[in-house]
Amino acid sequence: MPTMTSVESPVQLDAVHKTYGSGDSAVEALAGVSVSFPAGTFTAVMGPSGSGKSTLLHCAAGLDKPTSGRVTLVGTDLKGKSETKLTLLRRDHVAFIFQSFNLMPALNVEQNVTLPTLLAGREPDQAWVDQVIARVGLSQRVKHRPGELSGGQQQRVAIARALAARPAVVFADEPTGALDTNTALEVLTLMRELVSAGQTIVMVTHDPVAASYADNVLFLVDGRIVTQMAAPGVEAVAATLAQLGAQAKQARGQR
Ligand SMILES: Nc1ncnc2c1ncn2[C@@H]1O[C@H](COP(=O)(O)OP(=O)(O)OP(=O)(O)O)[C@@H](O)[C@H]1O
Repeated sequence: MPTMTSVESPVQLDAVHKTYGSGDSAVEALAGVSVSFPAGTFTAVMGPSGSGKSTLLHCAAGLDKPTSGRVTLVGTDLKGKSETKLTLLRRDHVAFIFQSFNLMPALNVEQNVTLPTLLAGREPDQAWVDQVIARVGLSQRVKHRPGELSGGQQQRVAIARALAARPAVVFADEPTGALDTNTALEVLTLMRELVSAGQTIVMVTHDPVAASYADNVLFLVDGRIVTQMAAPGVEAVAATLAQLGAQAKQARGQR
């Protein structure tokens, strides 16, 4: 099974709406999002709390179903696909770096990192696995189990695991949130290298420094993409976020 795909935009959303609940308690988390993430690009998704960032990521990855609209992942329209089909699609093409690490407690660092590759029926590339583990600073911990690691170290295992199988698409939700500054920058640099090699990364972050490593930033407010920024600089991202946060607060005050 090839780990890369020739699909030009491996992730595409067309007029995606997502409403949680119904009636008076309905929450429109995504209010018509259309966006495509071209192969070999690194996109950051930012916006005030509750603006729909995680929902966008979950719908794009087929972990959550849109109420309406279309999601296409590595050339496959996700509509009507069975859980089994979605699982296989993700297993072969997608990796996740989420806030909850989902590491296997009985496996050591190296075994956790190579598990997705083995589950996909492929032989891990040991040199690459060693390199990825070294880049996240865990070479001295390869035989340790998650329970013997700090929260930040566990996050780094999750990142190494996501990168080791060289998936076409990496979805990351605050991947550097629990890391110290140096490790965070090392991880972001590694993510940039993956993008240069053709992988596509979609990352939710609140951190303008992390966003500055992306090619493009999408800003969400109330489930809509309100603006985008190419070649984002830290200051410009922070200023836009502050402005959107103030607008969102003002709008809430008026409701
Ligand atoms: N399972 C759910 N059931 C009901 N409402 C939900 C559910 N998940 C999310 N929401 C609501 O949908 C909206 C968008 O949530 P989402 O988690 O996507 O926002 P976010 O931008 O990722 O927020 P944060 O930055 O705080 O993590 C919020 O109003 C949230 O309360």
